[in-house]
Amino acid sequence: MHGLGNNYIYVDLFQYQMDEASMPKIARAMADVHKGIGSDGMILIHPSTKAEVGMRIFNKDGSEGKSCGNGLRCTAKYAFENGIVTEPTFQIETKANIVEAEVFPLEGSVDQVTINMGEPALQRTAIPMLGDETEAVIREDYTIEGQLLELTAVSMGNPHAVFFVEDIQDAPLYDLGPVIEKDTRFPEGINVEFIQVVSERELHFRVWERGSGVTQACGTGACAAVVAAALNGLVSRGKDITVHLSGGDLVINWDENGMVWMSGEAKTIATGVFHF
Ligand SMILES: N[C@@H](CCC[C@H](N)C(=O)O)C(=O)O
Repeated sequence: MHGLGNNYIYVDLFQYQMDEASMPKIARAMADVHKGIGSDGMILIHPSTKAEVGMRIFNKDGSEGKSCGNGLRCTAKYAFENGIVTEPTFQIETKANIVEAEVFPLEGSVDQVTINMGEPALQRTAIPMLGDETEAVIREDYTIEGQLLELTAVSMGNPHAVFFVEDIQDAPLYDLGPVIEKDTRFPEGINVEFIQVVSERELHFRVWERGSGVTQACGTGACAAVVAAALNGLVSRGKDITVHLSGGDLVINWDENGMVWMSGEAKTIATGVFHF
């Protein structure tokens, strides 16, 4: 399935089993475009004792992430269409938190999903990012490869480094993305987003994802971008903000109660058997 071109191979662990030790290897094999299927990684949809459904995400390099916005919308679609849940609102457990999903079925099939992603974490230690201060990292001077940038850091259950640029076309995605991802100031690595503010209600977005590189979209990244833009006074809380990603649009709203809402598409590409 994919959400705005952020594509994962989903494995239904309500039906099948996969041993823990093989998960990173299988994720890498599936993601391989030449000898596998080709994807941004693998997502496991599994039974949970805390929610109706559980979700785990493995990046292209086999590393495990704690959350995935596009993956959550696709997991919600799959769970509803396959009878794992029967109500249109339900909870999904991730390694980061438990989120609320709402699907909008049309004759049994789901194209649009809204997720309440919960509250962002802003403290430096929650990102995590090294440094003495415990406060939020908002427009902090950040030097990398001799370039001085301004960093806003947001955790949406997974870590995001957000940088505002004048023109999204000139964002140093391929030059700085991989270097920032592995910067030792981020002990768990980081997802890197470049954002151009179009207006108070619209952002352009490009991402270098931890463990996967450039992808067409990142749901948690789009949430982090809107939170970062609000923290910098560039957009308002409680308003729908349209984020234009390479693969399409998401609507994100950081509400007055602190919750981040994400709405967008979820699509099936194919179903089948993977030979490993
Ligand atoms: N594409 C995702 C995020 C996937 C995990 C991320 N690369 C990480 O390691 O934190 C999304 O849609 O949020």
